[in-house]
Amino acid sequence: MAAIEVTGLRKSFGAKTVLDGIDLEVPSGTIFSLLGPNGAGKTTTVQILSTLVRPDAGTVRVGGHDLARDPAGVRKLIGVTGQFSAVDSLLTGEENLLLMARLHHYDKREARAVTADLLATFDLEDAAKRPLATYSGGMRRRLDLAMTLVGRPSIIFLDEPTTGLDPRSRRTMWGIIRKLVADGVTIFLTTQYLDEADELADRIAVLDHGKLVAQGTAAELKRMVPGGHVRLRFTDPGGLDSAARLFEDTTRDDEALVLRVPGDGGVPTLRGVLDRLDAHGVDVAELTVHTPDLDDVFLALTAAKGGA
Ligand SMILES: Nc1ncnc2c1ncn2[C@@H]1O[C@H](COP(=O)(O)OP(=O)(O)OP(=O)(O)O)[C@@H](O)[C@H]1O
Repeated sequence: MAAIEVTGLRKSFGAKTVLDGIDLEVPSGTIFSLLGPNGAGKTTTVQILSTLVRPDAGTVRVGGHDLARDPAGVRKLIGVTGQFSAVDSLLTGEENLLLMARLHHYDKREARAVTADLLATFDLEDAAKRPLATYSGGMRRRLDLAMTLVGRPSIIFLDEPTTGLDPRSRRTMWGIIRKLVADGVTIFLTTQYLDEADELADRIAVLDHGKLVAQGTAAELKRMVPGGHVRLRFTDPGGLDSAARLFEDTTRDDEALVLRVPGDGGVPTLRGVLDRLDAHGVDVAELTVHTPDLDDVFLALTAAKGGA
């Protein structure tokens, strides 16, 4: 079953069209990542899907509920993080969670149980009795997500969950996100980190100038752009010249004595390249393989038309 289904979604602010007909589908229990340059409309999309902003046109179903006809039904199923307004800096982490639990109508005993459980899950037990004002960025983000989970959402919108976190905190957050999905939760993630989408997302969509310019798995998107090559570096210009005559469609950098041979970087390709160089007595100083990454995809799909 699809957790999120969007057809023909449009939104303008005044004369500015932000979303110009978006179609997407997110299967239950998967991670979907929306990528796009600054101003592409990612936050607007999340705000629409989470009932905070009304679309101009299009149909949206979240957890089977029609967004226009049953926004309350949608709100019951979802959690949205990235809104630090939900937490009070003067209260401790534990007090914030207890407050949230009471807002969700847990009785006192249940509220204590769910709070203890979340503090343990998010590794916040030591910090539980400290005011939030003393928390690091990583701890705040963990608490923010813990607060969202109090309501047991089955679909969670994560708007840039790891922006500004150090590498270790990012990995901790990734682990938590993966565990949620393993437990059946659906995640709609926006991120400006392509490696994050690569690492986490089952499917990725690239938003640019109000349209989805590509959708697929990370591997599918990477196949859409050329850029895989074997990079050969030589010790002298003669070597570079000789090698350049042996292969087709190469690009060269005379200053760096580098030749790029298009190819997928697989073992047969590499063996073929080396055998050919050997057969012609050309020595190579260094060989590296470059496979396209999501950065290449992102730049190829969004850069040509200029930023927003
Ligand atoms: N309430 C509003 N009124 C007018 N324009 C708006 C409003 N909200 C968003 N916009 C405009 O819509 C465009 C998309 O904004 P949005 O915040 O959705 O982009 P984004 O992809 O999340 O960008 P970023 O990565 O910078 O957060 C921007 O040009 C923004 O200025």
